Amino acid sequence: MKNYEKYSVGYFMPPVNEMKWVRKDHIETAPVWCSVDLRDGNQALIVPMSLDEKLEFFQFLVSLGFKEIEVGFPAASKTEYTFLRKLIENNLIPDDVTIQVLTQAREHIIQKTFESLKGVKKAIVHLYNSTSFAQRQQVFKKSQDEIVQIAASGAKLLNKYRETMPESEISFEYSPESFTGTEMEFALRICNEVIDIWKPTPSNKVIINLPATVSMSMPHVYASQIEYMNDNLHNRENIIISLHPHNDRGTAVADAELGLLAGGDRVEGTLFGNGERTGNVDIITVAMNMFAHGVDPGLDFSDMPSIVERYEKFTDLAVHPRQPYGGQLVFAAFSGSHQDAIAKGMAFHEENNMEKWTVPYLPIDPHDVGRKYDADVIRINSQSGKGGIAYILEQNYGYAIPQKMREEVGYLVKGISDNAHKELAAEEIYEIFKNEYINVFSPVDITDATFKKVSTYKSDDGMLVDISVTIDGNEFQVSAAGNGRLDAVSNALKQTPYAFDYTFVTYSEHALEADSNSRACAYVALTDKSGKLYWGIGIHDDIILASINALVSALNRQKKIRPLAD
Ligand SMILES: CC(=O)SCCNC(=O)CCNC(=O)[C@H](O)C(C)(C)COP(=O)(O)OP(=O)(O)OC[C@H]1O[C@@H](n2cnc3c(N)ncnc32)[C@H](O)[C@@H]1OP(=O)(O)O
Ligand SMILES: CC(C)C(=O)C(=O)O
Ligand SMILES: [Mg+2]
Repeated sequence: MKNYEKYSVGYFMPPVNEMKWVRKDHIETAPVWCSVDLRDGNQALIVPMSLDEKLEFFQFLVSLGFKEIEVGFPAASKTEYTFLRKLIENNLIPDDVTIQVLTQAREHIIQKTFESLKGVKKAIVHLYNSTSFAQRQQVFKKSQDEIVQIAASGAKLLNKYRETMPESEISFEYSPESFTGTEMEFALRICNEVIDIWKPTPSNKVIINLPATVSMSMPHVYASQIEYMNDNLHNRENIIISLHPHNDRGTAVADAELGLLAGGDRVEGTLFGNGERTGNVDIITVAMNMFAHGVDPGLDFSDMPSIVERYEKFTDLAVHPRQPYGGQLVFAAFSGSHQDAIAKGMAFHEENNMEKWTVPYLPIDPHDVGRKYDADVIRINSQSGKGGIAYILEQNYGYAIPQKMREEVGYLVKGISDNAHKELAAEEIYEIFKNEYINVFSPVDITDATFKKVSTYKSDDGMLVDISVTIDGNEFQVSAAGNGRLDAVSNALKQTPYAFDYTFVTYSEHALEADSNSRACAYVALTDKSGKLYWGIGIHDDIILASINALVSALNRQKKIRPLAD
């Protein structure tokens, strides 16, 4: 027998033929979110959180906007119990937040759970027992009737203990644990038995939580199971259907989303999907997926870098760099064509004042989760292209590199990244760019220049220049005329014994607003007889001197790449 032959589907399709959820294409309103980080998440940590960590995490969850938080399993340990007491006795639960506690259907555990809740204003008591075929057969070794009996007696005990706490607003939740491995008719029967005992009303609704305790099927099967329950639960208008998907098959988010289409009103999950085995559903992804469809999820994930940092500190788990919305690399574009499209898309959005976000390759605006375009989006390595590199230089340092120069700069920078086999930070890219092109004064350096304006009867734009220039360590004094200062300097340089061989191809300039003192930035491209281009950039407070610096830088680049004959 082959290894895979020992597996078969362990789930049960509901007895219906047509599924209505299929006809819906997106979630229109946010569900009620319940964080189970402090219970399901905490019970899956190598070292569960300490009391202080749980307290801090609780406040962190409140700050993100959670209104329902499962704070623990108070009968499980002293820390769990004391934590709950601390929350209640120190009045640490905001009025608009309801805490939830988990209990098995065993009297001493239920009793301890209610004891831990003394003095609470509002709470949800969450009762569970396993219902799946496998658990009935192997763990509990009980018939369906006997399993219903566990749930029913637990439900009755909850009624009994609630009566001892009239000062508190206690509501109930029931989970047929291992729901996805349960025959659907049986899951429905046991939930309805509990509902009939609790008798929900509009002012005291009951939560029926349908967990994919272990994810066993493709998401459409889970959705169909939810729809079946949604259509057949007793007293449906007073029931809140809750989804609790785990991620064994990597489909917890899909389970939650399709489950919401199928009638779910509430989602239990955790930040970044921490939880048993492969985890619970990642609430951040489900919520941000809604956000990306233009629906307010009612949770605040606008400062993702700090959320990641705090989560990692509390759980001692790392957020994967590719984790949707939260990972360090999820907006990063290293590859040239992606960078080019993003840079153009962003420019298009700015120029056209676009109301709706449609930038290619970025499903949401990284700013909406506290990420920065320069540090988090356009990242440079050997896969990058001219568009991305030009974007970095413009965004960070203010250089609007001429289109014709971009390709050369692109190949230069990515070549260095390729050789060094590493990503280049913006500062490193700028260093390369600066050393190659900006105010390069060696081996040619104009050390002095005196201009004299020449006016003739017909025109007054002639210029005479006397320059002192050092070339390869030799000093020359030369003079020339031109139709402007740059032209005069260029002509003077050609008078030196070096007989520079070039023609001007292009010139452009812009103000450099990198700091409060705006300086002039000039770009010059020269070409030699072979047609090869040499670029230089000049920076100066004075635009004319910036252009002369650009000329000298371009000459030096020509000399560096192709040394001139003396
Ligand atoms: C899918 C989930 O996440 S479910 C929640 C799981 N979380 C936890 O279990 C963490 C907290 N749990 C604990 O600290 C402990 O298990 C306690 C305190 C709740 C109970 O402790 P113990 O009684 O010492 O141990 P244990 O949980 O192994 O008890 C197993 C017994 O409970 C029964 N049982 C298990 N779950 C339930 C339930 N939900 N309702 C009723 N009985 C149950 C078992 O059948 C078994 O019965 P047996 O003694 O007749 O064989
Ligand atoms: C207690 C239940 C709801 C649970 O965590 C699960 O089934 O996964
Ligand atoms: Mg769970």
